[in-house]
Amino acid sequence: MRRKIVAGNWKMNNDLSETEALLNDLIAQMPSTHASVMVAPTFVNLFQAFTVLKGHDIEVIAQNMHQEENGAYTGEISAKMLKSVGVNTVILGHSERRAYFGETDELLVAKVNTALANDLEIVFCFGEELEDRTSGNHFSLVESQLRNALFHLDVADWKGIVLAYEPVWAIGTGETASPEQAQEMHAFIRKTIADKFGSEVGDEVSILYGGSVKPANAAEIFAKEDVDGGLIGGAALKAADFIAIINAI
Ligand SMILES: O=C(CO)COP(=O)(O)O
Repeated sequence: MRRKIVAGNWKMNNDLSETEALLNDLIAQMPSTHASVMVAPTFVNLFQAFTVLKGHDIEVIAQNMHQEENGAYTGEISAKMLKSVGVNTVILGHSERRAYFGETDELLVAKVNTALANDLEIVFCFGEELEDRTSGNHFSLVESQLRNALFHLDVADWKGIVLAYEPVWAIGTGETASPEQAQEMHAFIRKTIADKFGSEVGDEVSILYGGSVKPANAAEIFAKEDVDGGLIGGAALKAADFIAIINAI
């Protein structure tokens, strides 16, 4: 059985007291669920997030990581630093990192390798821009993102990888892929992975959808066969919305 996951990517939101307040609200309202629930606060609040969530079934994950093990990289955060505060999972390849911080497929190969070498699990994000979809190029673009960043891996590496399909045109725009569009792409992604790494990897890999998921649309998206959960941005910043999305899985 593939793991179901609902993950909140808080992006550059919530200072320390807001982080504590949102986590305490989540604790207070947390339903019992078969899904793994994750939250990704900003780096500076990771340590405190673990403290607040101690004993609760919400995993704290990181939004990014530098590809080098250590060294003269002012302002950067290493895999080992994340591990040292308790992080076991890191988001890599988010479209905002690609668009605003110049992250390329080539750089992501290095980040993926460093994360796996440090026993970090990865939520690997990818997805097409609007112009790729309107020109009918979305499948080949997504295939190339997977091929360029992940096809060098071994079958065994896939135990530590979750995929997150996030069409760029649906992120923070209020525009959501229809459940049918999500299913069509997720099935394509699963087949792409199965063709390269075998059907066992294809069957087992969790594929999350991200892009304007909210309480009103989560259930119909999550109901699709190849959608194993969501990576939630804006709606993860309000406890009631995030809880409603967890309840939709
Ligand atoms: O980028 C996202 C999650 O990583 C999605 O963001 P929104 O849910 O705000 O569209």
